[in-house]
Order: sequence, then structure tokens, then C-alpha cells
Amino acid sequence: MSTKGEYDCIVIGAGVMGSFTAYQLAKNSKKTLLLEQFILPHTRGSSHGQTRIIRKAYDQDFYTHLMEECCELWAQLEEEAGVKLYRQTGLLVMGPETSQSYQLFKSTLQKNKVPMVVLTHDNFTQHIPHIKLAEGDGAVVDLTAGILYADRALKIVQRQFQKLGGVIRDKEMVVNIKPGPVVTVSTYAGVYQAKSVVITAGAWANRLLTPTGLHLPLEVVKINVCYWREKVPRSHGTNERFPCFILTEGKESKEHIYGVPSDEYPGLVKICYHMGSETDPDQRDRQTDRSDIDILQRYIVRCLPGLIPEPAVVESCMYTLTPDRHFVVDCHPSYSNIVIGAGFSGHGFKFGPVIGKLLCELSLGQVPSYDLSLFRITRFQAKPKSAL
Ligand SMILES: Cc1cc2nc3c(=O)[nH]c(=O)nc-3n(C[C@H](O)[C@H](O)[C@H](O)COP(=O)(O)OP(=O)(O)OC[C@H]3O[C@@H](n4cnc5c(N)ncnc54)[C@H](O)[C@@H]3O)c2cc1C
Ligand SMILES: O=C(O)[C@@H]1CCCCN1
Repeated sequence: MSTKGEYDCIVIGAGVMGSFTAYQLAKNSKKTLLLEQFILPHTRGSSHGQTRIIRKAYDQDFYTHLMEECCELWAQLEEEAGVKLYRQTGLLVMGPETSQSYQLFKSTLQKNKVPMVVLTHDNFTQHIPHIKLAEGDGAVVDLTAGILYADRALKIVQRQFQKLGGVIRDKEMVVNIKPGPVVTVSTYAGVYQAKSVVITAGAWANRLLTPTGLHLPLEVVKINVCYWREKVPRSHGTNERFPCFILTEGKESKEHIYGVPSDEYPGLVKICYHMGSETDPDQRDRQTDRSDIDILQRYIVRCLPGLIPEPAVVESCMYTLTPDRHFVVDCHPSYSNIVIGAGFSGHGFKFGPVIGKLLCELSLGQVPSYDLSLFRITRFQAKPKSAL
């Protein structure tokens, strides 16, 4: 098949990471092609849905630091496009007062001087009447946190990319990548060439990496995205000061339980479990495990008495998990002009703008703006069970 086009860079996968990478490349005047296997927009990956949490509250400084610039980049995009993508709600973090995880969240906020409030058992109900704080739990609110309008953000960043001259070809699944000084990318529709390639293929990352001789230790899980009906309409929305929340661990489980106010679907509050069961990304809907929903039901009965403890809507999404839950943002170990953004482990969306900037820098051979040690591929090699 003859070559259909030559580009400075080809980005594979038009989720949040690929879309922001393509946008950054186009901003740097690079001739860029963004390839997507499905017709856009779609709901088969990890970036769909109306909302995502954005927060500075983390259990590690590095993410809080990244968020400083990232918030500015989100605001710039809002201004450039004239569209609102963020709504401040605050994020309530709860967890056993003595647990390491809860203490790390709290100290990271304090150390980094993030505007915050520590709540006590005495004043908790006055501030957040919807939730019962468990005995022995601490509570702290990251006041800077809120909601990102995810679907809208994706549409906007893709639109801005196109306005800058970028090309999106959807319904074009990449079937092969041939490394070299000029990389050759084959889809069912044609063959393209570029000086560099960025792979941001979400749950399909390893499938694309196989022809390049690399396999990352990624686990793909299906997440049941559950919405719970308010007993009293309009009681758990942002107007009623219901915040986003994370329970770091609790009686029901060791994994986070998290929630988003009911503005997304009127009357329905999104409350999910931060883990799911393993799936093949192409067989996602055959994974029917609902044990996470049992955990959520027990929590809602105990701590959210204003919600009906039966999910009203269940949608699906996927996480691509690394063993340590840190991202992969790095060059391919054998080919420096193939760059990988993967393993966003269920917490990547908020970082889209800054990850896009970093992947763009790596693909242009520039020194990245941050020390990316935490996100390097070599960290997996030290682990005896690593697939590398
Ligand atoms: C239920 C849920 C809740 C979440 N909540 C939050 C949150 O509150 N805050 C937050 O910050 N993050 C959150 N996340 C995580 C965040 O959404 C993900 O980290 C992020 O969307 C990952 O984006 P991605 O671009 O890596 O993957 P994707 O969005 O999956 O994009 C990858 C794209 O590559 C395409 N592709 C794959 N293979 C090929 C191929 N061969 N050829 C062409 N295209 C290909 C796919 O079709 C897909 O469109 C959540 C995730 C889920 C599932
Ligand atoms: O990235 C986030 O902010 C959320 C936290 C809770 C789990 C899902 N992801």
C-alpha cells in the first residue's frame, strides 16, 4: 500500500492523553496526525463520561506539584475555546485518622499550602450533612478541587487541535508500527510515516507495543460506573454544597470509594469503587462481576442515608493499571522516536494537559519540563515478576 502521508508526528489513540498530545504538537507548529480506532466520540475506552474529579489532594507531592501547572493549562484551554470545563466543588477526603494513606493526603495538602479545611466530628455534619463520617475517620477538604466536564473537554481539545491544522482520522485502527529513523504506521486504510510516534492507546497499549518488542506490566480492569438516586430531588447537587469525595479506605474495603455531585444526571449521584475485575478491552461487556456494587451498597446504607441503595444507572469504563499505580510517560527503551503514554491507573484525566505537554516534549527530543523518574519504564525491570 502506498504511503498516504508524511507527518512530523503521529499520535495513536484519541483519548484524553492522545488528544492533548496532538494539540500540544500542533501548538508547536508540528504537522500532526491523530489516529483513532473508533468513530469519535466513543464510549469504549477510558476518557468518556460527563465528569472527572480534578484535585490537588494526593498522597504524593509529585502529583500535587504537577497539578499546579496543569490547572493553569486547563484554564488557558477554557479561555482559548470560550467554554467552561471546570466547576469548583471542593473534594472531601475521608479515611481512618491513623491510617498512612489518609495522613499522606492531609500532609501533602498542608506541606504544599493548598487551600484546605480540616473538619472535626463536631463540625462535620454542619458542613456536610449528606454524609455520615465513620467513627475514627478524619476529614479534610481540598478547596481547590472540583469537576472537569470530561466529554466536553475531549471535544474541545480535539476541535482546538483541528483549528491549529491538525488532522484527526477516526475509524482507523493502527495494526502495525515499524520502527526506524522514520516510523511507519499501518492502519487498515493506509500507511503513514512520521519522524516520531506517540502511543496513547489506553487499554490497548500492549497490543500496539508488541511489534516494537516491548511488553509493559499493565492490567486492564472494567469499572462499573454507578449512579444512585436521591431520595429527595435536588439534595446532593453542587448547589446544595455536596462535594466530590474520596474515602481512602473504610469498613467496606481497602480501595477508595469516591463520589461526584448529582449535576451530571439530574437526581443521580455518581459513586464508584476504585477497582474492578480484569478484562480484555475488546470484551469489556462480557465482564459482569458486580462485587464492587455490593461494597458500594453497604457503604451507602451506612453513610449516605439520602440515597436509594440500589444503582439507578450502571455504565462501563476501564482502568489500565500499572503495578505501582504511577503513570508510564517515557520513550521506548529501544527507539527514542517512539514515545509512550500509558498506565494512567484510573487517575489520569485531570493531568491530560500536562501529560500532553510532556509527551510532546519527549517526541520532539526535548528535555521534559519535569523529572519523570516516577514514570519511567525502567522501574518495572527491578521487579522480579515484571513482564519486561
Ligand atoms: C470510571 C472512571 C473514573 C475515573 N475518574 C477519574 C477522575 O475522577 N479523575 C481523573 O483524573 N481520572 C479519572 N479516571 C482516569 C482517566 O479517565 C484515565 O486515566 C484517562 O481517561 C486515560 O486516558 P487515555 O487517553 O490513556 O486512554 P483512552 O481514553 O482509553 O484512550 C485511548 C484511545 O486509544 C484508542 N486506540 C487503542 N488502540 C488503537 C489502535 N490500534 N489504533 C487507533 N486507536 C487506538 C482507543 O480507542 C482510545 O480511544 C477515571 C477513569 C474511569 C474509567
Ligand atoms: O483521579 C481521581 O481523582 C479519581 C479518584 C477516585 C478514583 C477515580 N479517580
